[in-house]
Amino acid sequence: MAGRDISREEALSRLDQKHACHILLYADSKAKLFGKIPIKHIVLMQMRFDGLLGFPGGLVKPSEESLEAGLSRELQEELGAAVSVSVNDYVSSHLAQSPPHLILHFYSKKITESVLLEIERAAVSNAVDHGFEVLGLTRVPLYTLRNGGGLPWFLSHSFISNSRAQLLEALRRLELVSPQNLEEAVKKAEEMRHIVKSDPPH
Ligand SMILES: O=c1[nH]cnc2c1ncn2[C@@H]1O[C@H](COP(=O)(O)OP(=O)(O)O)[C@@H](O)[C@H]1O
Ligand SMILES: [Mn+2]
Ligand SMILES: [Mn+2]
Ligand SMILES: [Mn+2]
Repeated sequence: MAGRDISREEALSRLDQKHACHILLYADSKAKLFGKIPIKHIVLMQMRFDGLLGFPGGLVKPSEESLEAGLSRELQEELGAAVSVSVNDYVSSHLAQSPPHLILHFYSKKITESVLLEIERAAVSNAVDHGFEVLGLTRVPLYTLRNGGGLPWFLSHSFISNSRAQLLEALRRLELVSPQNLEEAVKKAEEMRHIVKSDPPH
C-alpha cells in the first residue's frame, strides 16, 4: 500500500489527523496439525465486517488518550478481553495515502498459549463487536503444505490497508517463518491470486 513510514514522534506531532492502532498477538505452541505438522506459533488476525482481513484494533484519539490506552480500549471492544499494551509493544507508524492522512500505528505482543486461547473464547462470548464490526478471529497458518495450502492461500486473500505488509514484516522480524519459506509463500500467493481471479463464472 502506498504511503510512507514515519517516526512515532512525527506521528504524535500530527494531532489534527486521524490515528489508528492495531496489534499482532501471538503465542508459541507445541500443537500439531493432523497430529504431525507442527504449527509452532499462533498468530491472530480477524475477518472484518467488510470482508477484509486485518488485525484487532481501531481508531484512537491521541489528543485525549495515549496510543496504548486507545488500543487497549479497542481490544476490549473487539476481543472482549483486557490486553495490556505498553510502549514496549510498539513497532511502527505509517502515514497512509488512502484514506489520506490516516496514521496507522502497529504493535506486536507475545502472550502465552493459554492466554491466547482465553482471548479466542472471549472474542465469541464477550466481545461487543462480535458478529458486527468483527465477524470472527482467525489464526494465520504459518506452514506451507506440499500442495501450497497454508500460508500461501492465506496471503492470497484480501487485506485491509497495509495489514498484509504489517503481517509479512512481523513474521520476518519475529522469526515466526523463515525468510526462505516466507519468500516462497509470497510468490505462491501471487500465482494463486491469479488462479482465483481467472476462474470462470458458474
Ligand atoms: O490491521 C490493520 N492494519 C492497518 N490498518 C488498518 C487495519 N485495520 C484497519 N485499518 C485502517 O484503520 C482504519 C480504522 O481501523 P478500524 O476499522 O479497525 O477502526 P475501528 O475498529 O475503530 O472501527 C480502517 O478504516 C483502515 O483504514
Ligand atoms: Mn473497533
Ligand atoms: Mn477495528
Ligand atoms: Mn473504534
